[in-house]
Amino acid sequence: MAKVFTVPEVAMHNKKEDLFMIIHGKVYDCTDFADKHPAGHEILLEVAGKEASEAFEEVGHSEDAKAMLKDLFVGDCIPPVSQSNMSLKLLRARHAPVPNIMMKLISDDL
Ligand code: HEM
Repeated sequence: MAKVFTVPEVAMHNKKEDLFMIIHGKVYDCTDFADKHPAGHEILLEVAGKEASEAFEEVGHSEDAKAMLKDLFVGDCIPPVSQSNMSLKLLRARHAPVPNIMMKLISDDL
């Protein structure tokens, strides 16, 4: 199963020597790729540790660029706390047990 990251966890990887980003809910480790990025590593640093879907799409990256993502994938990102709390309310409304991952999110938020 893919590793699951929270947004604050990804945010810690915000340096050239430790560079993650989130694109469409997936987390990519671009540390080694940064120096190979055709437009340079500086531009990747701007979105290091952050949500980068819009930046990635705006460039109009080629299919080759999109295919490269597969090798950089390290896990899935669960939504920011506000959205998760909404999901939690929905779960409670259905009397479903709260999954452990949600409990972790809530305790992280305290
Ligand atoms: C892991 C994610 C990324 C991969 C694998 C990737 C890959 C590539 C590749 C292969 C190219 C060459 C052109 C192409 O094939 O489309 C490229 C160009 C470029 N990328 Fe990325 N890229 C990534 C993320 C980003 C992000 C987040 C930004 C912006 C913040 C960005 C900005 C650019 C720019 C400005 C170019 C030059 C476009 C041009 O010359 O027309 N890239 N990238």
